[in-house]
Amino acid sequence: MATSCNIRVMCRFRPLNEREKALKENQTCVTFPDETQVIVSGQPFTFDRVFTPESTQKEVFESVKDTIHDVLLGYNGTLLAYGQTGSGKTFTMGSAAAESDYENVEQLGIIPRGNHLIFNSIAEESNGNAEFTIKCSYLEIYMENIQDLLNPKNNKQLKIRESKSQGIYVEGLAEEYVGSEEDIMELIGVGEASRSVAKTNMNQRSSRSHSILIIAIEQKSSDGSKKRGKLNLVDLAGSEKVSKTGAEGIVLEQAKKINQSLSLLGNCIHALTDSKREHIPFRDSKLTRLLQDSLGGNTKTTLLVTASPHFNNVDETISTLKFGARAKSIKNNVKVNQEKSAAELQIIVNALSKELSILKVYSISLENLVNYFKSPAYQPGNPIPKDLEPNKQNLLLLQQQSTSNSSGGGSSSSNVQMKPRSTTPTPPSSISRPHSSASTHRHSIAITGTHSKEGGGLTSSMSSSSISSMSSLSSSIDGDYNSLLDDSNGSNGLFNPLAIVEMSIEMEKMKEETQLLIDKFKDEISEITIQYQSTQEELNQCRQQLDQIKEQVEQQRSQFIKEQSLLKESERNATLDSTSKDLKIQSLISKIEDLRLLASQVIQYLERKRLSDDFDIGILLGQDGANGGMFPLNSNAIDEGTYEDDVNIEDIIRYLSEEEVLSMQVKLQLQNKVYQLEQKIQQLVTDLNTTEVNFNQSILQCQKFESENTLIKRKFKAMFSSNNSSFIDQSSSPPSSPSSSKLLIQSSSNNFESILNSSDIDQQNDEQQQQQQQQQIEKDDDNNSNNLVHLNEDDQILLDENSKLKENELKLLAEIKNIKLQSEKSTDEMNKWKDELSIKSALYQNQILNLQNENQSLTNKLNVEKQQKQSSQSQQIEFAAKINDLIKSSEDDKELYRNEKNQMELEITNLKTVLEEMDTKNKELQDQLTSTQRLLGARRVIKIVRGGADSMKTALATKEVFGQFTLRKTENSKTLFQ
Ligand SMILES: Nc1ncnc2c1ncn2[C@@H]1O[C@H](COP(=O)(O)OP(=O)(O)OP(=O)(O)O)[C@@H](O)[C@H]1O
Repeated sequence: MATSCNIRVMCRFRPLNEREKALKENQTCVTFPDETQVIVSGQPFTFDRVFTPESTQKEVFESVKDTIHDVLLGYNGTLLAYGQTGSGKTFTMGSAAAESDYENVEQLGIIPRGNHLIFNSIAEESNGNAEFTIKCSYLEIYMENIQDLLNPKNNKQLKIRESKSQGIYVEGLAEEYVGSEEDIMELIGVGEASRSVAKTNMNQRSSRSHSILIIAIEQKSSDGSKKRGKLNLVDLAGSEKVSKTGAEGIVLEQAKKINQSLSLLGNCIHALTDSKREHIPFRDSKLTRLLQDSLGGNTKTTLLVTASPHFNNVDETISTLKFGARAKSIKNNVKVNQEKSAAELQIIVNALSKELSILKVYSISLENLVNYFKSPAYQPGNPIPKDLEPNKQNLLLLQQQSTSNSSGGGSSSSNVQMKPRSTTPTPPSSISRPHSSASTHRHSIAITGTHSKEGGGLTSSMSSSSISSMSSLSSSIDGDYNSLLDDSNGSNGLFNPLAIVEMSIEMEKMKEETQLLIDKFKDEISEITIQYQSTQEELNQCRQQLDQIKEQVEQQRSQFIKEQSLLKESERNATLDSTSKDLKIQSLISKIEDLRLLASQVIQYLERKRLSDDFDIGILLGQDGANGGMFPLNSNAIDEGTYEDDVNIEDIIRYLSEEEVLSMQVKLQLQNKVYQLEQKIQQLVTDLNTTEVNFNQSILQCQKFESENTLIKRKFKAMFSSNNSSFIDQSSSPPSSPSSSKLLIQSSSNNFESILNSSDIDQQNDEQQQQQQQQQIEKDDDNNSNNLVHLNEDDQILLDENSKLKENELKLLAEIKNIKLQSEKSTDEMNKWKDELSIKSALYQNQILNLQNENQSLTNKLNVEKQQKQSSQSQQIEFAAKINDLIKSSEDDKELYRNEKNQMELEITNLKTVLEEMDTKNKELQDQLTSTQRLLGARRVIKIVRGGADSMKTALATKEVFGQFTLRKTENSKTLFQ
């Protein structure tokens, strides 16, 4: 049975720390009138125990160790430390570190001392009769998340669950089996290594999370019965004023969460102590949900509030003490968590079935007798028929047993013989009293459903008092019967009304007890219903969470789709851009084509220049976009300005440089085109070279022609020298002397030489030749002076020819000079073109480089985008996996809740069945009672008829007890009541 007990609250003040001692106002604000009182700034507080700064760890432990003993007895126990940061919670609990961390063992806190006590007690108490299993779990609630300190790698979100057998528990939390106190301390060491602690102004090693160490002890007795106790050792994170702790960054975030969860704990304490409040907001935080059993549940809880005695912390101290004072009025309903052994259950079942047999025998015996009394065969004073004698014996025997039970016996068994009645079902031929002890029969009916932790199954037993009532009834019947047999006994043989009253009272008690049980069941059913409702609520919350998650997922999905469409859009734009680029490139290509055309025209021009005599007015053809046709251009039109206006390359380049995105392919195409252009330029250069070669050849030809001419000249000179004399006679002013003739020839010759000198023919050679010729002429003059007179007409003809040739020669020389000038000019132009082309080539190279750079940056951009896309895809996959996990876990939850719901429904159905059975039984009993009352009432009538006025009074008293009399008219009696 559950018993109610208040939460025990103790408070502890730590000594002043160095920081407080260093403060100017070095004073405390507390006084301790006695062991249970403390006065803070004039405000008194009373607790179960108050520990001063001088109190030792041992003293504190001695006051709380009952809880550990209780856990060993099968109760749940909680030791909970609450207080301002740096006030000594961890020090008091002793959860911070291993023994070695303390200066001496005197400083060990509750946890190590408790461990020692647990294992010592087990060693002392078990004596080999019981088998103990101890399991240990260690968790922290950090930033509203449960972390498994014994399995820190477990990254799953641990969830809090509730079940009939385990109460509130954390699903998936590691539970380590331990065999010694060292094992537990080792596990604490492991857990502490993962704890969240930080240095603040108030504490060098401040806990940034709430920690709970759970030690579950199960003991199995040799008879198979089990007891389970759970010890929760809770070290809460301290409440703090961030202005004092100087928390920043993550420590500030931690402080916010700590203060929030402590305030939610305060809300629960308030609600629990407010009689008007029905709902306790345990589900508002992980901490309160985990402490639900410890606050108003099935746990013996001791709250240790810790505080600083310094004036500087007076507000926090008063607030802490108020929290403790309020918690003091919380009532818990505690009971031993036990499971009956199979043997114990068997004993109960046996006892019940025996009880049932007795009841059946009793009922049949009674019914047989009553039937007999009712029957016309019954005549007062007649002896009871022999065949009914065993019925009377049975009732007498029950009476005897009842007497012996009430006088301390009760475990003896005896056989009751009964002769079965033909009209009634045959009772068992042999019955015995249950062997169970009196305590087994303590309660008239004790029912514990499978939901009850007191035991399993339905048990019912009849109390010794009910047996005694029945026995007294049988005795009364027997007495009555005897009195009926012996009519002379008069009032001595009367049916004992007191026994009837006693029986009725007993019946009433039974009824009450039954009613109590029914109420209890009803309570339990309503409790289960509440639990079911809360589970439903939880389920609904889960559903809501799931819906929220689904909504989030939907949002994420739509966001993703949006992003995808944006991406597609940008891809489309990029494609469009690349198309427009293509177009631009096409136009560029057409421009290049134009350029190529121009180059070919240049080649043609050069060709023409080479071939044409009147070359200086060359005709070129150029494209005229405005006219849509071709129009002639003179050579001056081929300058840079005209060309650039037409091709507009700079615009294209500018346009290209402004563009952000150009695909690789497009750029490659452009490169290709540029390459083609270069090829063309190369071709052009080659063509120009060919033209140059051709030109050189023509020069060579000219030279050849000149040399031929020279030969002719020589011939002519030779001819001239041979016919010198005739030449002189036929001149317009005939020379007066050979020397004058010689001068004429010489001047003519000099004239010719001067023309030759202006040409490109090697002048020196010519001069040498002329000197030689001159010498030859002088020589010839000397040799042929005699022949001069023989000049004839032929010579004159030769002279004419010679002058013609001379003319031709001059013409030729002028032409050569002209060609040479033209050649120089065309070479200049060609060089100019070459330069232009190389400048343009460099420009294109630059373009290519720029494009390559752009391409590189675009490729980088594309890679970044790709990476982003990939990461977003992987994020999406991750998210989808998470969602799947969540859906799966929620499905699991649903399944769990469904199972729990089914189980509860089953339990409710079972309980209803039990209730129905009890109702039926109750009805049966009431029917029995009513029939007995009727029977007794009828007999009483008979007695009243015989007994007169006194009996009448008794009858009236009896009527008050039983209500309506049953009247029966017999042959020898009168009807008294109509
Ligand atoms: N009763 C005491 N006697 C001696 N020293 C104490 C006592 N209580 C606390 N201390 C010391 O005060 C300091 C702070 O104590 P502790 O870490 O236990 O505080 P806390 O309440 O757990 O703080 P937080 O909430 O920040 O974790 C520690 O150095 C501890 O040793």
